[in-house]
Amino acid sequence: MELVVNTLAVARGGLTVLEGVSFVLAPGAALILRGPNGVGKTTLLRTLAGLQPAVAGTVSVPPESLTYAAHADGLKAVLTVEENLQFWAAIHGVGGVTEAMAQMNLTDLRARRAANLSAGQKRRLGLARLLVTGRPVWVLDEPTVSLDVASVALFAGVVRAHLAGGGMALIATHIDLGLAEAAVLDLGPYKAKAPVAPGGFDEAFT
Ligand SMILES: Nc1ncnc2c1ncn2[C@@H]1O[C@H](COP(=O)(O)OP(=O)(O)OP(=O)(O)O)[C@@H](O)[C@H]1O
Repeated sequence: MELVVNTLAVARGGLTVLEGVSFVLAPGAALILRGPNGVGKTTLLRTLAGLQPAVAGTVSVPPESLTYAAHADGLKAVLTVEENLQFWAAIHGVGGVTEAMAQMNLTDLRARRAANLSAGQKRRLGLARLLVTGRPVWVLDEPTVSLDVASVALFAGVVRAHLAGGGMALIATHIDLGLAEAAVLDLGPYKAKAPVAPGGFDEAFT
């Protein structure tokens, strides 16, 4: 299964922010999305994740093939680390909780409530959730926020293992994740043109 995005246009707050976005992601491949603040990276990822409709264009795979890690970690504060992962594993009908904790260096924190984790530990738990979804396409919005250098390297290894298993990853990030094998797509050229008043901008304001 390939992820084929074809001439996609996406909007936020009623305004089209990106248009004509096209790319193909093959099994085992990662794509890094780059672009300045506000260009529309989050909006594009939300659209691919099925959280909002596209303005135009097509996405070849259904949202059920994707799992989305947003800025917020979406943790259940009163549940422990292990219970959070068991919750997500049960929803997706897969196992692997013990392995997910080991991979994201959470085993020693397994009995701690999510509310009592540090910001970086919460982020590690939010990312461990990806491992218990069983979904092939990881859609990641600034996944390394709050992570220290060692945790960034740990997570890059987790992504690499996912790719080696035939998975795919689409990652919006401002930092270098160290995934040298990933392709990079600069979204700047896809910025939607500002709407022009009928008769031209100048005439409309004279
Ligand atoms: N809830 C909202 N309502 C209206 N407009 C919004 C909303 N959220 C974001 N925007 C606007 O939509 C545009 C795209 O925002 P988006 O968050 O997708 O950018 P981004 O590339 O992810 O930025 P960053 O690098 O800062 O995270 C921006 O101009 C932003 O101001």
